[in-house]
Amino acid sequence: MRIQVPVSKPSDHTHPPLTALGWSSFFADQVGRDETGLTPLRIATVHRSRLTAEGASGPVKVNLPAASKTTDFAVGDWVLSDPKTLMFVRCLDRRALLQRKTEGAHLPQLIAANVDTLFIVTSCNDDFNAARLERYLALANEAGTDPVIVLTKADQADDTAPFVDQAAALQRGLPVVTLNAKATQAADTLAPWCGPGQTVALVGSSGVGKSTLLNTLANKTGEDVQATGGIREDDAKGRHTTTARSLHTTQAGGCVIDTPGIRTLHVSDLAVGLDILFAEITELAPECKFRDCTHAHEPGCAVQAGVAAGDVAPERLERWRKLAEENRDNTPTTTGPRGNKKPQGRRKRR
Ligand SMILES: Nc1nc2c(ncn2[C@@H]2O[C@H](COP(=O)(O)OP(=O)(O)OP(=O)(O)O)[C@@H](O)[C@H]2O)c(=O)[nH]1
Ligand SMILES: [Zn+2]
Repeated sequence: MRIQVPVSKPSDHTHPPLTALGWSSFFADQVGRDETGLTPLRIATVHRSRLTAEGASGPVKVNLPAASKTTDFAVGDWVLSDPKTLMFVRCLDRRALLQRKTEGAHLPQLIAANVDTLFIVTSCNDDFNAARLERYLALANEAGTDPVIVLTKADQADDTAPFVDQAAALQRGLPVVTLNAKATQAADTLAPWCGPGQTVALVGSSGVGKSTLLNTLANKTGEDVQATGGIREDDAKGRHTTTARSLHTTQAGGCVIDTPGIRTLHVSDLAVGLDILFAEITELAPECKFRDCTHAHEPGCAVQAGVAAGDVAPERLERWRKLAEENRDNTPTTTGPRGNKKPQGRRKRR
């Protein structure tokens, strides 16, 4: 969508109230007594040299001091600004932050902030990949955002049940829905997470229907519509039509953030993210004989015993191992309370 950026702020009362943009006591409580005259704005798009935001008076361009970098901001951030000049004053603390490290980059890329629910979108076709979905789940868990698996293109599948079963097995208590992103009923299916003041974000590969869903949720038509692209018939891969993140208000009185398709999601700096994702392994690990058990070949391994007993799926253990190793390799030793150094010798628990 092209966000219209008026030079002066219109005082059109058809614009959504701040609460529909996700404003809550969590943010209001951060506003100091000397800051009550400032204007709260929610960041809608982040460009290289430009930020746009939604506020009580509609969409605006945020003015940044020369020293500020737009890369410090995430779509979904709440900022305080000068009411006259719309000059940025400060960013409010985030309730949740989705972020990822990209290859070669020093600092993480900020995907979206203050997101209540992460819609992890995949399709009932060859796009479905358990290992990739687990990466997104780890990201959501770590950020403190509730994940939901959204299976699109249900209208094109003979049987959606195998997709639903596989998705539900990825994490305990994980909600899974199937829908046709192009149908208006999709908004009803997703309504439990899209109520007034709620913020959802859409992630997934290119071509799974994120922009289509956004258009359905925000009921976008004509000029406003988010561009969607076809997919290649042979491998269901999309064409990376969406190139930037953006925040939009929904019909139901909340917000939705669209993100470009991610080619490869590498993991790093995960702690609880993996523990929640692989709860069946996390729960057994304290019973292992060695505290730093890799659950591969050690004697007295409770996780291997779990595999033998049929309580842990061997392919889950294998994927846990891969993700845990990647996470260790990508996480600097200085992060985290105990650092990330590989232990020198084997420490016995008892
Ligand atoms: N039949 C059917 N087609 C769908 C569905 N969801 C998406 N499509 C089609 O799939 C194609 C890709 O959809 P997009 O919404 O552009 O996918 P995207 O995830 O936004 O892709 P990027 O912008 O590249 O990240 C479009 O032609 C959509 O019309 C669905 O549930 N059913
Ligand atoms: Zn073990």
